Amino acid sequence: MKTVIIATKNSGKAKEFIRMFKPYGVEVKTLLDFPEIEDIEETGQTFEENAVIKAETVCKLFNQMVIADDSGLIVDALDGRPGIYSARYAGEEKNDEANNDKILNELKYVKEEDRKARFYCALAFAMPEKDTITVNGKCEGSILFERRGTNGFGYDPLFYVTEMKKSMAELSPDEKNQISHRAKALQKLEDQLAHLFSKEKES
Ligand SMILES: O=c1[nH]c(=O)c2ncn([C@@H]3O[C@H](COP(=O)(O)OP(=O)(O)OP(=O)(O)O)[C@@H](O)[C@H]3O)c2[nH]1
Ligand SMILES: [Mg+2]
Repeated sequence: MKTVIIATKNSGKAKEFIRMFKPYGVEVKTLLDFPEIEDIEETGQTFEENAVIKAETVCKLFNQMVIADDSGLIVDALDGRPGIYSARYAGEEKNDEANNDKILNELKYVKEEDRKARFYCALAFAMPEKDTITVNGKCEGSILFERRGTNGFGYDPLFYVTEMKKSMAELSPDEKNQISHRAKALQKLEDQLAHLFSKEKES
């Protein structure tokens, strides 16, 4: 069975990737399986740059194929913030509750029609001796006035998914994996790498 390493320490992302890869018959490992690996500094200016930094760093360490995800929430009324700083928006400790409180506070006086937002995900696929591939996916929605739902992670309880008429945290894991920014990006990767990841080729 092929193994792919997902270069993430985020347990929410890790769970989603493990579930999304089930039909492919690919073994998924994440950096949560390798706690000795130190945090990789995200010094890029874009989601794509950060995804490439994470994927290529881990690919060099393991000498095998690696996918990295750099993602975040883009809020129009906040000029695109928190963007690439989504994980640490309320401080270095990466606290989801504090991040959500900060967004709610900043949008306190912003009307419903002006609360448009989207999740963005860049995936980088790195392989030894090959050029790294990047793809992206988006999910459109708006920021609620209070938390709704308990599934998912991060900003999911505050993110109303236009297409589903529910908050991201009210979706089941399978529903989120049909429509999320991450799922859309992974679908594009699958389209480009059909020879490596194909649902027919389970083994
Ligand atoms: O509600 C959410 N649903 C999502 O589906 C989602 N995807 C991303 N995010 C937010 O964006 C940050 C990523 O930052 P990020 O890509 O640097 O990841 P991270 O630092 O958490 O882990 P790593 O993968 O770098 O190890 C995360 O922490 C979250 O705050 C999401 N929030
Ligand atoms: Mg990060």
